[in-house]
Amino acid sequence: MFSIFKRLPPVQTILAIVFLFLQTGCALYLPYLMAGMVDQGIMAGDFGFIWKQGGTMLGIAALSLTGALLNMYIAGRIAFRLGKELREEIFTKVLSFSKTEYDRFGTSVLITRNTSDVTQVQTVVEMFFKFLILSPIYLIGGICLTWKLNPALALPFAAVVPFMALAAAVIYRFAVPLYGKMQSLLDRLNLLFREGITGVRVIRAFAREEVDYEKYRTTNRDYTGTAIAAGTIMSVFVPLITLIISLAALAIVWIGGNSTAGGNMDVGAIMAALSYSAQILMGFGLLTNVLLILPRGQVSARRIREVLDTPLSLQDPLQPEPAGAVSLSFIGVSFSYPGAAKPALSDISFTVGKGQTLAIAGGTGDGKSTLLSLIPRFYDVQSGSIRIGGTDVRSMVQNDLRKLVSYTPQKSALLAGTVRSNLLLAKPGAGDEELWAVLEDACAAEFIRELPEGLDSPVEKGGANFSGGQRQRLCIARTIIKEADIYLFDDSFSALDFKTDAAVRGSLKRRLEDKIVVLVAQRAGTTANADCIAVLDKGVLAGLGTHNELLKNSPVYREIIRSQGYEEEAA
Ligand SMILES: Nc1ncnc2c1ncn2[C@@H]1O[C@H](COP(=O)(O)OP(=O)(O)OP(=O)(O)O)[C@@H](O)[C@H]1O
Repeated sequence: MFSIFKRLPPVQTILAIVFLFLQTGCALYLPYLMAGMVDQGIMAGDFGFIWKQGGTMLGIAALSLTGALLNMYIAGRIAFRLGKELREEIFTKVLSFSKTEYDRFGTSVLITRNTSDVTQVQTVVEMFFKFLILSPIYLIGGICLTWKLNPALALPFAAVVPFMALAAAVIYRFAVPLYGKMQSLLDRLNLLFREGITGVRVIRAFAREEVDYEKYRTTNRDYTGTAIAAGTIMSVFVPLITLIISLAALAIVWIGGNSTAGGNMDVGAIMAALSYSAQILMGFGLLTNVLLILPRGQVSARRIREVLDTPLSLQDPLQPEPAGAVSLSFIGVSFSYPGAAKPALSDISFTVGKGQTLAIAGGTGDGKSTLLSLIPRFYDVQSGSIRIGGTDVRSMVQNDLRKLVSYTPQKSALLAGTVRSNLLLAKPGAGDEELWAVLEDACAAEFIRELPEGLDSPVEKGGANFSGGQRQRLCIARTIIKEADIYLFDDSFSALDFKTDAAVRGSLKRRLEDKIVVLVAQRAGTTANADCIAVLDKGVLAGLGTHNELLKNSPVYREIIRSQGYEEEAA
């Protein structure tokens, strides 16, 4: 939490504290003035003094109000600005993450940290300026000023301080951990709720509604139970403290009454002491609130720091080397996912030249997507190297590397916006004619033309308003409109019918004839047309050659062709 406070703007922070002191100082001074008004003005019938004192009190009250308003305004500004900065910083940091860091956190955790955790920290900062400083001033100031009025009246307050300290300790010891637990249960509830919404079709398809509902219900029950336990502690201690302070007020009246009867004390002092008892009670109430919110803020601040302090596994080299893509080579490349027992790829070597197409074939989980994702450096290899035009990709500036490469992921990833905005992502400034040409090449022009808004037709998040095949075609269009040297397609044709697949492949051949193309292919029609095929078997290169060579020499390739019923298609 301290690291978060270090970020606050110093001038505004000091101003907020100064105005808070002004507010509380004036509020504390008012009962003191009132004591004088009662004893020297009302009791003595001195109207001149009453007017004078009344005017002073009005002025002090106005100052207190001004202090409170300015404090609230500045505290609010500081807190909301901090929230804005944290959200922006988290977003920027997350954008710089490689897939290793994304895999470590997961999407829903990152979303919770950028929303609810930032809000928690924001609330703590606001509460700090409004209440955390204010409550000790009310507590200590109230007792001191009562002492100044009459030491005998301060005795009941002094007597209740140990009880209040005990209550605060009990709340901190027992209620605060419960509030911390509530925070993590809330995270889990969010996660389950999000999974329930995003995976609703899968859940229904497998008739898992009951199981998932049970998981949610159990967590929800834990959350409610914890909230009730925390609430119970609070509901015992808060009234108890109110009772203790009320007893102190009663004691003040009793001591004051006796002293007044004996002629040793003035009525005004008793009235002021009673006002202080109300302020002390308020101070304690605010302190309790802060005690509860502070640990939640601490947890959230830690979770935010975890994201912001995550070291990036991919760094740009200090002395980057330029690269022109005349060839793409894998030289003895091995790679394991963090925490995985076995490497996803072992000792892979091959070279693809300009104007050539390399197809990657293999069974499920054999490492095809992994191989592709190493080229734009979504992950770094653990041994060996990937070279573009002879330069190790780790020696290039990441941005330069990504300009050389155009990539279609396995899962069609369209962004919310329009067809046009999705295509312009890859080539900003492209005109209508160019956009339609690329849609033609990707066999997407026909269905886009049928939409009333054409290129400006809306695209929902993830392309949810298009079919799987349409999404793939739009993604292919976005990949090929980018001017790059290396084009990567991860199983990008799987949802296309054979006719469309052949048509798209035909136009890719024309459009990308002088480029390097690497594609993960499931169909023999695709692999057969490639200049070279790399066959993967459990992360190992089990064959490298043309379709005909591999049919002759590679049992693994033959098996893939046979098992997937490719023989007739390939023939
Ligand atoms: N993010 C990840 N974290 C840990 N292991 C992973 C991750 N992604 C993939 N793997 C593992 O790495 C291996 C290779 O996965 P990869 O996705 O590259 O296979 P693939 O050949 O593309 O499979 P498919 O044809 O089903 O898409 C698999 O054993 C998989 O379980």
